[in-house]
Amino acid sequence: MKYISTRGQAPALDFEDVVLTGLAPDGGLYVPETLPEFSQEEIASWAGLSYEELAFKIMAPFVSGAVSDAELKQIISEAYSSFRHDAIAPLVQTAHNEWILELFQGPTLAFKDFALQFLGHLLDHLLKKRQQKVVVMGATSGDTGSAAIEGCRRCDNIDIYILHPYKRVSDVQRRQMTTVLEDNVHNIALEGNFDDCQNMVKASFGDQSFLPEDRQLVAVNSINWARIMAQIVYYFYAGLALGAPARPISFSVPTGNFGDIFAGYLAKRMGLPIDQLVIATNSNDILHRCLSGNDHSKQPLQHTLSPSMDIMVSSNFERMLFDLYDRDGDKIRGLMEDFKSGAMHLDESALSKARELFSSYKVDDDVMLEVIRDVFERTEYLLDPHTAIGLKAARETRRRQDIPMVCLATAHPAKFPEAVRKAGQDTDPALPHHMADLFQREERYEVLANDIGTVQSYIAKNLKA
Ligand SMILES: Cc1ncc(COP(=O)(O)O)c(C=O)c1O
Ligand SMILES: N[C@@H](CCOP(=O)(O)O)C(=O)O
Repeated sequence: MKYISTRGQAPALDFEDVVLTGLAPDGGLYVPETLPEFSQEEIASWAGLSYEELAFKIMAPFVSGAVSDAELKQIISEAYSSFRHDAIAPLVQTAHNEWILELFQGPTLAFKDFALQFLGHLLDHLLKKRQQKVVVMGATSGDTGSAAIEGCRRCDNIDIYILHPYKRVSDVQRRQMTTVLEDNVHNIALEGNFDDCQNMVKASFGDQSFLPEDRQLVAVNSINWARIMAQIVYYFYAGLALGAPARPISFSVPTGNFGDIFAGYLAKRMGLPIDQLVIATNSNDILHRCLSGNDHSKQPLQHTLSPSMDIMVSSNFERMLFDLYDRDGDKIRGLMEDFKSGAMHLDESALSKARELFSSYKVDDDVMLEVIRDVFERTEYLLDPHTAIGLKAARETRRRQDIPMVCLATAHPAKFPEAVRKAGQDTDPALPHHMADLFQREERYEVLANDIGTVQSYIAKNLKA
């Protein structure tokens, strides 16, 4: 399997090299040259497989021999051994034909663990084999950071640097990152917002001259293809549990960087009969504006009670555009140039294809709080703010009541006590046992100016691995 850039001007890479990089040299994102497709019979034969067994079936064609089958199985088994629920991704019913897919049973309580536990073990395996040291650089609006740190903290060949927006993540999210004191783990609180963090990471991939010659950057954000690949699995897992492929399934996905829902779109192309894919946004609604009114323009970033989705520049939308424009890299380069100056407009054909594939809906803080309150009153199930946005969007856009609607629960409510209290809870949701002393742990992080030179010299100076 080869991987090509969405901007059409970078050499194709194999799986191992695509995992050990981030952005393509032409600024694009890597995607598989062709997608594996599974027949309905094959998908039906997977009913009853464990999460780990299914993960192997789905990921093996992408890995295409870069690690042996036995090694891949071992990496998968290690990745999901840290989850707190035997089902790995359990389903909970909230209403008739409406389900919550709990993706927060991993060590850092967000869906990011699905891909980042896997990626951490995969990187460890590849780097040991190659006897190579790398620098991991990532941007986080709160959840990717801790999941990436948890995935990489024990890898001797990795120095990991995570940039989070200073004072813009919840206290739980910050402490999940900054209380990890291994000396290869470095937390930077950037005086800027998430988009600034993400821009800095992307720009650093373009010019890595700040690193010693024997080091290269590796991404842990969803620009890394392995992230997306691992996230495809839970769409199949939920689908099979609810009767696919004999029965179609719909999904609602709280969306920011478009990685999670892009994985859902790929699951559909690979053969899972998905009826609706709902893009649920908070007030940072660029994707909803694009779908509903062809307005893909940058607006000032708003700080909401669902901070992990406070994202304006949605990286993986570029991967989607690549398909909407029949994989024409020249077109994508043009669109991304337009967007750099403030806005891009999709042509009619691309827009109508996007509207066939996705529904979209925006939920502001007040409505989100009302949803948490209402669902708790009816069912005693406590949603996190991101999940509540997904549930509301599902209810507002749903076309068919007879098709199961699965709402992705992307985080545990204990990560967002402020929102939960505002929704009427008088006690904070309890952190799981392994995090019970989080607020007593020592913290370590560096506050840095929103300046790429400052950040890059901090990275170069502090390499440990
Ligand atoms: C809790 C939570 N929900 C939803 C999202 C949005 O997911 P994506 O960026 O893949 O669209 C994120 C961050 O990415 C998140 O941390
Ligand atoms: N919401 C994310 C933002 C980064 O997204 P990613 O999926 O590209 O890593 C976060 O919590 O950090």
